[in-house]
Amino acid sequence: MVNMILLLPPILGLFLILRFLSKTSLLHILLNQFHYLEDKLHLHQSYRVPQLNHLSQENELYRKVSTYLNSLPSLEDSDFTNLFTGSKSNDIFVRLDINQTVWDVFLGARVSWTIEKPEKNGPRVLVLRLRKNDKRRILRPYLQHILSVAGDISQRKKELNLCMNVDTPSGENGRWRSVPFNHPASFDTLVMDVDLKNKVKADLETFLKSKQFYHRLGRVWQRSYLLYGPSGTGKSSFVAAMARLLNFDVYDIDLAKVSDDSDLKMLLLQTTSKSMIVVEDLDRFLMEKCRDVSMSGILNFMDGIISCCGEERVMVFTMNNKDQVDQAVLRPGRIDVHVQFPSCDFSSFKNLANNYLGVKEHKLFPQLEEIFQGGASLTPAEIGEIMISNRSSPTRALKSVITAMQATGCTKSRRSSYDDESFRNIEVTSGDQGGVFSRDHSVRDFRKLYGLLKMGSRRKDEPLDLGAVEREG
Ligand SMILES: Nc1ncnc2c1ncn2[C@@H]1O[C@H](COP(=O)(O)OP(=O)(O)OP(=O)(O)O)[C@@H](O)[C@H]1O
Ligand SMILES: [Mg+2]
Repeated sequence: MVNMILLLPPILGLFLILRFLSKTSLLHILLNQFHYLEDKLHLHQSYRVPQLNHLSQENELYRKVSTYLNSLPSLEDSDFTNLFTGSKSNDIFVRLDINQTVWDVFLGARVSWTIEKPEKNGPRVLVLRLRKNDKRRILRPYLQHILSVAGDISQRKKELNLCMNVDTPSGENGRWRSVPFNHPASFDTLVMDVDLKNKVKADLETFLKSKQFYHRLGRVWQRSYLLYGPSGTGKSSFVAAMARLLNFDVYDIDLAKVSDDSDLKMLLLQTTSKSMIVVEDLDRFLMEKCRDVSMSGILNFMDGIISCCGEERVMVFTMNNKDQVDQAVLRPGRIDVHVQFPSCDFSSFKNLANNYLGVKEHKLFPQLEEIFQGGASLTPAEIGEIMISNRSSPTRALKSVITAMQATGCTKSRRSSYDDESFRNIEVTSGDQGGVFSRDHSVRDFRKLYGLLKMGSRRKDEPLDLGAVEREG
C-alpha cells in the first residue's frame, strides 16, 4: 500500500509531462531534432532531377517525381505547403513549395526531397537526399516505384491542362503558361451528325492503340485533323471534346506570338507526349502577308519532324475556309482527317431545340423545316444564343429563330458553289489502314471506304443581328 502511494507522484508526473508534450509542439520539435541529429551522423548522397534538359525540353522524370511527391500524405505535415483549389469547387490540392522539404520512407529507408530554384527566373530542380548506406539497396527500386505510382496517378487524372504560348518566357515554365482545362464540351453535348461523330471517336480510339503500327512503319505516332467551317459551328468545342476523350493536355499555339521558325521548333520541343497541339484559324494566319513563321516552318511542324519528345500526339488545325489554303498544307499525310462543320440543318436544329429547350416536337417545326429546305440557315452558335435568351418560352425561342433565319435572307440560289466544292473536297486519309484516299476519288468511294465525314452543307453568308431578334422575340 505504501509502495503504491510512493509510485503515484512519478506516474502522475509522467502523465502530466506526456499530456503537456502532446498538447504543445515540443514533442514535434524533439522528434525533428532527433531526425536532424540522426541525419547528421550518416553520410548522404544527393541526386538532382532538373525540370528541363540541356535542350530546354521538359524532363519527364521531373514531372513524374512532382506528381508522386504531391500525392504523399507526409506533404500535409510539411510546413508552408501550398494549398490550391481544383476545378471542382470542393477540391483542395496540396503542392510542394520552393525550398520546402518532404520526407518519404521506402523499404525502411528515410529519404528527403527538396525543390530548389538555383536562379531567380530559372527552372526548378528536385533534389533527392538519401543515406549512402541505403543507396545500393533502394535507389533503383525507389525510382521505379515513383514511376509506377506517378503512372497510376496520371491514368486516374481527370484534370487536363490548357497550355498557351506567351511572348515572354518566365524561365520557370518556358514559353508555355498552363491553366486547368475545364471546357464543358463533350461529344455528347455537341450537336452534329451522329455517324460523323462516331467515326471521329473511333478514329481517335484506334490511334491510341496504334503505337506498334506507327513504329513498324517508321512514322511519328501522331494524327492530324483539320476542322473547317464557318464561325460558330463548333470547331473549338470539338477540340475540347477530343481532348476530353483522349484525356490529353491541350497546347494551343498562337502563331502570332511565335517569333520565327526556330521559335516554333522550341515551342514544340517543350510540349509533352500524350498531348493535343492545336492551331486555330490557320487559314487566316497563312493569308497574312507579313508573318514571322515561314511556310516551310509550318510544314515541318505539321509533319512532326521536329517532334523529338512528343510521341502520341494529336494535331488539330481549324480553319473557316480551306479553299484559299496552299494544297501543300492540306495534302494527305500532312492532314489525316478533314472534318467539315457546316451551318445548322433541320435535323441538327431539332437536336439543339431538344438540348436547349427540351422540345422534341413543336407546331412550328414544319414551318422551320420549310425554311431550312429553302436554303436559309444559321450556325449552331447563333441558334444556341437565341434559345438561351428565350429558354423560358420555347414558342418565343422558335419564333425568334424563324425571324432570324428570314432576316439572313439566305436563299437556295446563294449556297450552291460552297456546297458542291466542299462535297468534293472531303478527304480522309486512313494512315492506320495504310490507305490514302486522294482528291480524285468519287464521293461514293469515300462513303464506301471510310464513311463521309460531313455533317451537311449549308452556309450563312451574313452576320445575324441578335439584338434585332431579341427585340422582335
Ligand atoms: N455543333 C454544335 N453543337 C452544340 N453547340 C454548338 C455547336 N456549334 C457551336 N456551338 C455553340 O456555339 C458556341 C461557339 O462554338 P465554337 O466556339 O466551338 O465555334 P467555332 O466553330 O470554334 O467558331 P470560330 O470559328 O469563330 O472559332 C459554343 O458556345 C458552342 O457551345
Ligand atoms: Mg473556334
